[in-house]
Amino acid sequence: MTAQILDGKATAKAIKQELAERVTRLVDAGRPRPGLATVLVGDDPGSAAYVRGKHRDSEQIGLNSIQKHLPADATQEEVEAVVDELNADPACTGYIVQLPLPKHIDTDAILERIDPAKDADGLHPTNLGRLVLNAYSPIHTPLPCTPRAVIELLMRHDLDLKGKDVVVIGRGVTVGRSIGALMTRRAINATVTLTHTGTTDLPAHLRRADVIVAAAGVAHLVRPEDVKPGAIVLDVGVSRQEDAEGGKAKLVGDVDPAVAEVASWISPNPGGVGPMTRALLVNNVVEAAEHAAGIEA
Ligand SMILES: Nc1nc2c(c(=O)[nH]1)N[C@@H](CN(C=O)c1ccc(C(=O)N[C@@H](CCC(=O)O)C(=O)O)cc1)CN2
Repeated sequence: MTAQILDGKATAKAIKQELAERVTRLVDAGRPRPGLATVLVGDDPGSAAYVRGKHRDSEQIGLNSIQKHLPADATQEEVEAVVDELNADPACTGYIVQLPLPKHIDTDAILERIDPAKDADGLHPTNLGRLVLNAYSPIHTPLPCTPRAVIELLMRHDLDLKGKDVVVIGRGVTVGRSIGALMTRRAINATVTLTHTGTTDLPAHLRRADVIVAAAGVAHLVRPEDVKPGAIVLDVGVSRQEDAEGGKAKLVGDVDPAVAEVASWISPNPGGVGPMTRALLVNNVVEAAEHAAGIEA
């Protein structure tokens, strides 16, 4: 068996075309043009590339872009001051603080300081709390982008999660912590197991999974012998492998490429969940602007 491809690049392009039309409708209705802001602390090349991608998407769909860049040695107070500034800025509809932050910064305190109504990542405790509380009837809450990206990527390939056994690898805040709350909503109805570095027998969990969401950041952690034939595999995690000869570092996903010979569907990495995460981020900003305008999509 050779797996079919969950094409995140093409799907994200289609979502962004729909979003561009929604932005045009808002502006034509006399509403202010929505704006996405990003806060980047430090010069990590990976984070800087992700932030550039977010602004590219933002411009493509017609959003205004606001970029805040602080040095790696910025203090907690300096980062908080930028957060306060964006909370008060009417040109900023939604924003994200790019993670990870430098080690000396208290990330939880920064995420908690974001105005929940402007939390484009859906990572503020109020929004995560609403996600958990609101299990049966969705209210307007920004949802975390990567978990939503995974679900949207499956839905747009007509893959239903109802009754499926989903095994998620990784308990990080951007994916693992919230994906179970989303996938176990009645409208989706999956059964989710969250595994992590403390899980005693990861291969045993993987071997019985209908769907694997690999978000550990460990290169080629998911091996073909641990995947049930016909399973759906989403490769979310990424590691950078330095080139031994000093060339450009290579991006490596959590899934061994040979898994494509066992799975029924697989998301490539790059080109899978990453572009979808960015599309769902700008989607959150458009939804926030529509909500403010009294329009529900
Ligand atoms: N505030 C946040 N920080 C981080 C998040 C997040 O959702 N919010 N997730 C990750 C990084 N991330 C978004 O910020 C992200 C990762 C990957 C991609 C992406 O499009 N990847 C491309 C490849 C890009 C490349 O070549 O470098 C792909 O998969 O095709 C977008 C966003 C951690 N931080």
